[in-house]
Amino acid sequence: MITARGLVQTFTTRAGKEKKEVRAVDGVDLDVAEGEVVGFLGPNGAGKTTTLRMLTTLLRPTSGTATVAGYDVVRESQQVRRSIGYVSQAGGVSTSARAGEEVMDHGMLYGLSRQQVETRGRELFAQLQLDGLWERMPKNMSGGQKRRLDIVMGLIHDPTLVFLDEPTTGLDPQARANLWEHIARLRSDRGATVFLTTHYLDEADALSDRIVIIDQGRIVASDTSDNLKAQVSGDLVSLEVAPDHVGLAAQRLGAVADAVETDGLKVHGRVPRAGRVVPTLLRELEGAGVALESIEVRRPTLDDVFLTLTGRSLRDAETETTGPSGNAAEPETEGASA
Ligand SMILES: Nc1ncnc2c1ncn2[C@@H]1O[C@H](COP(=O)(O)OP(=O)(O)OP(=O)(O)O)[C@@H](O)[C@H]1O
Repeated sequence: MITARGLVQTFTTRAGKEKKEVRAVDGVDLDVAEGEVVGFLGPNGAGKTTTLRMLTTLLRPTSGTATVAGYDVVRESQQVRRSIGYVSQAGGVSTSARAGEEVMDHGMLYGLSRQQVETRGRELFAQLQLDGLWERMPKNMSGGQKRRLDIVMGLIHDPTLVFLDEPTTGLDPQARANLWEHIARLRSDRGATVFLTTHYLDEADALSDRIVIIDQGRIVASDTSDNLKAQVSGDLVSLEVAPDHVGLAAQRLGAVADAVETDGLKVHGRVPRAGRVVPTLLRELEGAGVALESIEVRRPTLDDVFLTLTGRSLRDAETETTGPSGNAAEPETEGASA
């Protein structure tokens, strides 16, 4: 459904008088099969949206090639656009018209008749729990309702391939969980292929058959969540001990664990299989007279995967990219649009 080879996108940015070239996407290869749900995960500024904009024909690649739904993104951009649904990060809904009118206009742009759009639009409103909101102005909807309306717009022409750019950013936990259900149903009920970007680890984990991780414009991993986690060396064991016992606890943990670190009264280390190691460790600690306040065992997370692959945690990577103010470099040029 999606194939990309060596996709590159460079932008020119200006900081004061100085011009700087940003290689936002730096040689991306991708293969997404029909019916797959792929989570495209990476910190802020990693190149997720830029990749998505190239795949959806909104941005012409600086170099490299891509086919989407069997069509070349540069030479056959119209066919690509007709074959896909795209829900952008900002959402495509204007605030001045009623929700139903927006949907009608949008569907008719795809060449559907008024009757076809209305039937399909109302069906999607019911499926996405927007019943009764056809006449409502989007500005008077909740964040979750607005985001679901964006998704209606992306699905109005019944695409079999759907691109979602950070579908749940800014939503409260309940609205996120609700949207996750709808996204999961795109595949289970409609057999759609879904390519979604996110910087939420739990979202990538919950929704995706396969996770592709991008960092600084390059793909650093692509596999199922379980396989990625299996690459991380072991479960994290964290001990909290009385003030005088930190050194002793670190020594005992060090006998069975790798990468032992202390942090205040806490001692952390990685063990291959916590279930096997922890009972013995507890006996050892007791035997050594260590006053244990708490013990916590955590299975590897996708953040551990990112850390293992890049040497940085996702959160640190985000701070690096966006700086303390949270603003990325001021964009100047847009690259040539297709
Ligand atoms: N139009 C533009 N002009 C200049 N630089 C840009 C432009 N668009 C993106 N960039 C830069 O390219 C890099 C990748 O940005 P992109 O938006 O693709 O990242 P992202 O992974 O989608 O991030 P986020 O999670 O914050 O949306 C960043 O350094 C960004 O500042």
